[in-house]
Parts: sequence; structure tokens; C-alpha cells
Amino acid sequence: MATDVHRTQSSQKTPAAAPDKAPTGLRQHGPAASVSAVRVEGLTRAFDGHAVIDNLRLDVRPGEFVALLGRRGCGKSTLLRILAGLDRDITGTVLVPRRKAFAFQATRPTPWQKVWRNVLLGLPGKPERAVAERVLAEVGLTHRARSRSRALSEGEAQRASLARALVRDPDLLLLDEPFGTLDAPTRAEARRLLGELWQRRGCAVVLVTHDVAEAVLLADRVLVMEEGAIAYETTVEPDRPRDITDPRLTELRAELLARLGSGMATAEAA
Ligand SMILES: Nc1ncnc2c1ncn2[C@@H]1O[C@H](COP(=O)(O)OP(=O)(O)OP(=O)(O)O)[C@@H](O)[C@H]1O
Repeated sequence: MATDVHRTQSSQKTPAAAPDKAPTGLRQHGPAASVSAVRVEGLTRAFDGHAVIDNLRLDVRPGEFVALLGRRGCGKSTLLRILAGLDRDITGTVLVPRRKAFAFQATRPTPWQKVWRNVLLGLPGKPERAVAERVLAEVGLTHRARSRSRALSEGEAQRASLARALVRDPDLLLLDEPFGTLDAPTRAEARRLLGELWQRRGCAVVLVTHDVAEAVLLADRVLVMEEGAIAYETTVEPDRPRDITDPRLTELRAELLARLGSGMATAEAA
């Protein structure tokens, strides 16, 4: 798996290592790098002198599904943007796969264009429509391939966002509250789809969510972020498909909610 390395020792903006320089970081980390999809060490990101990410350490294994919970403003999106390579004004080391994709809530980047064209946006070369159609079929949007993006419902636009990420065939999929705007039934359906896609694709996933039930239903491991670092983590044991009424998940949700604090606004699965 080709790896990008972002490493700085100062807070100066520093570009990621050129692709052919990436092995420098891999050498430094030795064998551990080859068993991680993501390796973050000593990561700090400050805004206006305040460290939002503070000496954070994180490892994600290839193919692992990790959910990231935390109170509002604790730095989850900032971390995801750094993993996506969208923010490089950091100190510390970040190793991520070269092939990675990022999806936020449902977006329609060019609403006037047909859905299949939206899916191919930003891809190098001139990929054929069939490439978009294949991935639209995976997310159940075959019938919408030739619709204008603006005509999509919120749930459909969410699927199109996922298609736009998956068409990059990522080794790492970064999702920032992807289902935040969906109603409960559409959200449950989107969650089921994500679980299936992840099992089929085998890519590592980092999912930021406020929904504790979503985290325990989908993830191999749930992390809780506090004060700019990973303060707590737990492995989710039950086999898939998981049932939210499974007493082990009920216990885990209670544990996580307690950890997050009663004041946190969390969504729970319907
Ligand atoms: N570009 C920026 N300039 C200044 N401050 C920023 C910037 N981006 C984020 N912050 C600050 O960093 C902190 C963390 O923001 P971030 O969006 O990462 O939190 P979050 O955990 O994702 O929050 P939420 O759960 O509400 O989405 C916030 O206090 C935010 O105001």
C-alpha cells in the first residue's frame, strides 16, 4: 500500500512528502508502518495559539473500521481533515495511504450536472461513464445515474457522496458525520449500506459520528476524543450483522455515553 507521509517539526506549512519519498517515513517506522493503514504520532494542531489536537497518537489497521466520538468542538473534524491531507499546518507525524477518500454529509458539488458526472469529478484522466455507473450500482443509485444532481433526495445525495469516495478505490475512507442530515429510517438504511460496502471493499474506515449506536453497530473499535487526544478506546466484540438490542451493545453504549458525559448532545439510533 503506497503511503503519504506528512511530518513537520515546526508549525510551518509543510507539503506532504513527494510520493516517491514516502518510504522515508516507512523506514523510520519500520515494520509497524506496514501493518497500519494510519499511523499518527505526536500530532499537534493549534489555532490562534490553542492546541485543538494535542500530541495525539492513533493507529488504524488496514481494513479496520474505527468510529470516533467526542464532544462538540473537541477536534474530530480537524483530525479527519489532517488525515485527508487537507490541513498540513501540523507538528508530528502522519502516515496515511496514498489512496484515500473523504466524504462529508450529502453534498452536490455541481448540482446542474448529471449524477454520474458528479461521481467522476476530480478524477484524473477521462474515466468513462461505466466507471461511475459501476459504483452507482454499488450504492443502489443505478436509476439516478442520468438525473441532475440537484434532483436527488437527501438520502440519494448521501449515496452519491459515498459513490464519489468509493470510485477512488480507497485504502482509507474518511467519513465526517456522513448521515447527519438524514431522517431516522434513511439513516438506518445508509448505515446498513456503509456496513456492506466496507465488508465488500475491505478498506480501512475512520467514521466521525455523534451517534453512539451507529458507532457500536459499525465499528471494530470506538475511540473517544477529549482535549485534543484519544482519551479512551474500546473494541466492539459481537460478530456482524449486529443487533442493537444485543445486551453487550447496550452495555457498551451505556459505557460510552457515560464516558462522553451526560451533557453531550448525542443522537441514538431509532
Ligand atoms: N480553521 C479554523 N480556524 C480557527 N479555529 C478552528 C478552525 N477549524 C477548527 N477550529 C476550532 O477547532 C476546534 C475543533 O473544531 P472541530 O471542527 O475539529 O471539532 P469537532 O469535534 O469536529 O466538532 P463537532 O462535533 O461540532 O463537529 C473548535 O473550537 C473550532 O472552532
